[in-house]
Amino acid sequence: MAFYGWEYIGVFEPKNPFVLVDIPGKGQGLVATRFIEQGELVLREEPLFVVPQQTTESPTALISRLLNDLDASDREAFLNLTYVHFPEGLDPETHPEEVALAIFQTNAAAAGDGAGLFPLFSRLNHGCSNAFNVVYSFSLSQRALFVYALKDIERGQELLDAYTDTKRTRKERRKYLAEHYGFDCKCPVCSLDDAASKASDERLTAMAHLYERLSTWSEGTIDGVEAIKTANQIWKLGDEEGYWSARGQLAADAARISAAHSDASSAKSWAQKAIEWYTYELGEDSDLVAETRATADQPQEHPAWASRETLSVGGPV
Ligand SMILES: C[S@@+](CC[C@H](N)C(=O)[O-])C[C@H]1O[C@@H](n2cnc3c(N)ncnc32)[C@H](O)[C@@H]1O
Repeated sequence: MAFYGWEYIGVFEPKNPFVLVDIPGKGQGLVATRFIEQGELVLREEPLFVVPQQTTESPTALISRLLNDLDASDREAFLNLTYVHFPEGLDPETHPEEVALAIFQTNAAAAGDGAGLFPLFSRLNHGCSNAFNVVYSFSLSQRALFVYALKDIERGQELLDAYTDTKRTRKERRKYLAEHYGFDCKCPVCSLDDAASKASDERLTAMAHLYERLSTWSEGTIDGVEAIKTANQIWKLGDEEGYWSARGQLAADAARISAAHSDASSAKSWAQKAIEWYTYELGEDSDLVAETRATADQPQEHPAWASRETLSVGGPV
């Protein structure tokens, strides 16, 4: 059965706005079955299990034990996942416990203090820079993972998240992804022609440098005005590149800088921007939205308020 030119494999639950399909060059992946609006909750998933950071058990024994505790359908969902980095010289047929560990290592996601295995989330492929269109977070209180649409996603478009920070050149990204994740990236940004790729590389590299510069405000290397100018430059480059990663955090940092310099009106407008982006990234009921709403309402109550010299730093442009 074909779906929008993709070969349909399964995992179609009406509540989920995507299906699992074959994606040439990437194994399988998730494709939208309808238009998904920026900020929409795409997936809520509970883990099959969570592995704590510290354990006395050997990794293979631990994963095998957790796998045995699952019911048959969950175990099957786990064993259907892909894996990389299998120990050289070992035969997967005769080393199922090593296969289970490799599956876990390839697919696990941060889940509070540990790493969790989420079979549907595991099917998301990676996209660099402007190619990724969903972001995930884990809620400790709900013990569930949430995936939100960072951008509008068209019906038939692949859902992609970012496995790592991609503010680096294509060559650097390719090397990093091959070494750490074991694949040659086939995302739309890595597939650009050379001229477009060079322009994208320049924007991403400039953004990385600007982020470094922004971070020097805390040690006093740049003042508040320069810091806010830098935040606005990052924002503008992000618009040009279509790279919208961590914008809630960027705006919240700018609100903190504004509050530190006792600039209430800039703190308010940056906090409002942070609320908007945290809502897309994490949902409107997230703790960070609530925290930032408090800054938008009463910037003087921000913990950093008046901790630096008084300055009019400027809001988002
Ligand atoms: C967590 S899994 C994602 C789902 C996987 N494609 C599947 O078939 O289940 C990670 C693996 O997907 C593939 N993959 C993910 N993103 C990719 C990309 N941008 N280009 C090529 N392969 C990718 C790689 O094989 C990688 O090891």
